[in-house]
Amino acid sequence: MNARRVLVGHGTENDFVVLPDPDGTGWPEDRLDARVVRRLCDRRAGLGGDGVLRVVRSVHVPDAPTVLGEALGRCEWFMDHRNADGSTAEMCGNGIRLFLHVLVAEGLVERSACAEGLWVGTRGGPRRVGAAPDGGYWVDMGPARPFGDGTAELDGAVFPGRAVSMGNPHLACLTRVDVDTLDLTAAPAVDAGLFPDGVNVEFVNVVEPGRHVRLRVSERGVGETRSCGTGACAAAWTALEAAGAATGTVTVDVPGGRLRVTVDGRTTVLTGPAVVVAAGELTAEWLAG
Ligand SMILES: N[C@@H](CCC[C@H](N)C(=O)O)C(=O)O
Repeated sequence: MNARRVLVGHGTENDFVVLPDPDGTGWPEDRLDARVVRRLCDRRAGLGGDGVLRVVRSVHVPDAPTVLGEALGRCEWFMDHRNADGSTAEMCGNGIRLFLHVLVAEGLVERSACAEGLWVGTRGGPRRVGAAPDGGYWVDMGPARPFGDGTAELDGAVFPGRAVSMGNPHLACLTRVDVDTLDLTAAPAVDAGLFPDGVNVEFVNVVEPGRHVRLRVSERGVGETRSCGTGACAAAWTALEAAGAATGTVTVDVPGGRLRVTVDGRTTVLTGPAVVVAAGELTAEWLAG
C-alpha cells in the first residue's frame, strides 16, 4: 500500500486519528478493519488515539442509505467513526466537531459556509454541525432519550444513574463522591440487560445545580478518556432533571477542557473546541506491517 495522508486531532483532548478519504478509495471498509483501527490507535506502535474518524462522502459508505434514509441526499459527508478497539459507535460528539474542522482544514468545505451548519451523516443518523463565532464548533445532537435507571459498580461501590441515549448509550451517575478520587482503570460493571450493546459511563459531580457539572468518563470500546461529547450531553440532561428543570445551559468540565450543553424542549446543542495537532503521512512501511 502506498503512503497515505493522516491527521491527528482532538476535541477537549478526546483524540482521534483522522483519515481523509473523500472518494472512498483510500480506506474502503474491508481495508479499515478492526485490526488496522487498533494499530492506528496504539499509542506506542501506531499514532495513538481514542478512535478513528474516516472523512468520506456518504455515497461511498455502504450502510449510509440504511442509517440515513431520506436524509442521505442532504448529507454529503459521513463521519465513519471507530472506537480504539475497532468497534463502531452510533455517534461521537467530540469527533463530529473535529470532523467539520478537518473538512475546513483540508479545504473540502469553506468555514464561512458553516455558520448555519451542514448536515453530516453518522451511524446514529444525520446531525447538523456548524462553526461557532469563538472559533469552536456546535452540533445539534437531537434530544436526549432516557430509557431507565441503572447502576455502575466500581471497586465495590455502587453508583445509581440514568440511562440516556444520545444516539449511543450512556449511564450518567450523579454522585457526591469526588470524581477525581475514582479509579477508572477498569471499566465499571453495569447491567447487561439494560445495556445489551455496552454503555459509556459518566461519573458526575454537580458544581452548581442545573448549571455546572464536572465529570469523568469510561467509554465503551476505549476505557477512560479525557472527554466525551455525547457523555457531556447525557450528564447535562441528567443534571437538569435532578434540578427539576427541563431546559437550560450547562457548563460541563471534563479532564480535557470545557464543553457547553444547551437543552431546550426540542433538542440538545453541544459546543466546544476542535484542534488539528498534526498532518502527514502513514508510511508504506507502517501500512505493510
Ligand atoms: N467520545 C465520543 C463517543 C465515542 C463513542 C463511544 N465510545 C461509544 O462507543 O458509544 C464522544 O465525544 O461522544
